[in-house]
Amino acid sequence: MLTIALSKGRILDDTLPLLAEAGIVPTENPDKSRKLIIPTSQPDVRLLIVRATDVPTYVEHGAADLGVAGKDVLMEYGGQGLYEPLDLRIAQCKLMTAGAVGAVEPKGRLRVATKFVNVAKRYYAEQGRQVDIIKLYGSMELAPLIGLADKIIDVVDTGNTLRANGLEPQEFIAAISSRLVVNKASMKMQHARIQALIDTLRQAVESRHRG
Ligand SMILES: Nc1ncnc2c1ncn2[C@@H]1O[C@H](COP(=O)(O)OP(=O)(O)OP(=O)(O)O)[C@@H](O)[C@H]1O
Ligand SMILES: O=P(O)(O)OC[C@H]1O[C@H](OP(=O)(O)OP(=O)(O)O)[C@H](O)[C@@H]1O
Repeated sequence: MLTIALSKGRILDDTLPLLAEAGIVPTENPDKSRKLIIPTSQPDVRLLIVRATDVPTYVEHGAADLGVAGKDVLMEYGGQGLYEPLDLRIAQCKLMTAGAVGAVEPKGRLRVATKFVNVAKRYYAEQGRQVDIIKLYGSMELAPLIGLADKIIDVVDTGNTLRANGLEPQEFIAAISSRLVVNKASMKMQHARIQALIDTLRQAVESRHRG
């Protein structure tokens, strides 16, 4: 059995067409189903529906052989516990700092609200800058508006969410897209099968971006 961990929403929506090119089609619509384990057209391939931030955990521990996770999530998760063989070039965005339009930097320590605590620590440590990091789980854009923080670190695509809240993108941290991740033991034990799937997905990604 090959088990693939995916999160509902944009990753699922963008990954299903790629899996279809490898002949893997869920037997029911995962967006509509309440099931968390979804069989596919291939009897020995199943999908696990998990939270986006949980994908690396399932794959590193071997509860899933493969998964699809945003580079932001992988940067935050850290470690060397996963193979990351393929950039699927889906769910593209940027990891940025952002703050209120026209705000001046505080004289004292900067307060940064984010769900990407490890990324934030690394980013400011590289700059030799002392900051207070405030962990949030969502609605980060609120923090500067309400005086909880001076800045946020979040993913930005169109910038609409920032604009709608009187914020502006500031420093670029990283280009983000979703990656195929593979459990290290699975890669050894089921090498031919997983490598064949990686090759098919790579061709699907390349043909999609060719013209
Ligand atoms: N607006 C966006 N445009 C393009 N890609 C995005 C955007 N927002 C997030 N992403 C990417 O898609 C991935 C999945 O995002 P999604 O919104 O589905 O989950 P989430 O809300 O981050 O996770 P959770 O379910 O744990 O709250 C993110 O990790 C990021 O890489
Ligand atoms: O720059 P933008 O295009 O506004 O995208 C950025 C927003 O997208 C993400 O949220 P969410 O997953 O809610 O995104 P969605 O609103 O696109 O579903 C992210 O947390 C930002 O708030």
